[in-house]
Amino acid sequence: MKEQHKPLQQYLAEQAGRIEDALKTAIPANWDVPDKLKDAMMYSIEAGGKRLRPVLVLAAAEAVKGDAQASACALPVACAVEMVHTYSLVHDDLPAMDNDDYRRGKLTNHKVFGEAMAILAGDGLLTHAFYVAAQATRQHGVPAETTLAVIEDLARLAGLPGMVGGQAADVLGEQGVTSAEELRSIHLRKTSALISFSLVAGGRIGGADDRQLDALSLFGRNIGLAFQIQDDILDLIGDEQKLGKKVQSDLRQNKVTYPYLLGMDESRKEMARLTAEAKEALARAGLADPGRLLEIADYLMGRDR
Ligand SMILES: CC(C)=CCC/C(C)=C/COP(=O)(O)OP(=O)(O)O
Ligand SMILES: C=C(C)CCOP(=O)(O)OP(=O)(O)O
Repeated sequence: MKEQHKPLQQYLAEQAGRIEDALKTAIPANWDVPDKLKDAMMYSIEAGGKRLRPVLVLAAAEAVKGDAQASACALPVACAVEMVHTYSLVHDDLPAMDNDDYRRGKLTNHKVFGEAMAILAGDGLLTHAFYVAAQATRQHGVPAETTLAVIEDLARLAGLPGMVGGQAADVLGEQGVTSAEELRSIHLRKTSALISFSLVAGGRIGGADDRQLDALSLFGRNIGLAFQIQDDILDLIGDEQKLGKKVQSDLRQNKVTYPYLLGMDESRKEMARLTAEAKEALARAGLADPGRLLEIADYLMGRDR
């Protein structure tokens, strides 16, 4: 039976398992690092989460090649994006930002390790991610040119015109956002950029051409926006146990969200529209096997955590 034909839940669980195994050994054991810092970093990494972004790296590499084995050399980059994402959550939860107490079903990093160590754990995850990404070439034979392009994309899309810039716009805008256009611009940077990165990085490692990379990027932008709208909806009506974080956090902070601006029905319609547009772009890209990515797009729309 071809790998692609496994049920989606089994596929997601197996990919998450591969990523989690690799993350366990991401910090070289012979480095002189304070135990407390390592513990704080690994606490948030091992707390779980859906591992969406790293799974997208692996799934995109497989989709381009049409081969389930194609993702082995993408594993370092998958780990790197999960480290960047986890740092962003650790910092997002800090008292100076969202001031949240629970994340991934556990107390937030600063609640357990204190604010100074949580900030440093985030810093450690972010910087170490680039070391880990470089291992795609060092240990897995990915051409240096490809890894360079991936690292450049990561610095850009997790950085100033991407996630960091988007988070800054979010913090600065907070109650002042009045249009869906403004909100879309924030979400594109804060959330979509890293999701789009994941797909393009997997595509690059799988050997995608420019047209396919553009399609993967557009697919990522749109499912990223849909993902953030669903996150905002779940913040209003989701189940705390399943989500592993407190609901109504946006309301407590008076955050302007899609459901707040457009209402629940319009938000759901927008999600469906974005997902359909994403799938169309991908289906036209001539990937060897886009099926799994198309399936993930549908799954994300119906997710409850
Ligand atoms: C540079 C930094 C710190 C970036 C954070 C980016 C980010 C997507 C945070 C979570 O968003 P959210 O607050 O909408 O989600 P949640 O509901 O999970 O807190
Ligand atoms: C961008 C958003 C909405 C922050 C949470 O991301 P995830 O919902 O992917 O968080 P984890 O599963 O990784 O914990």
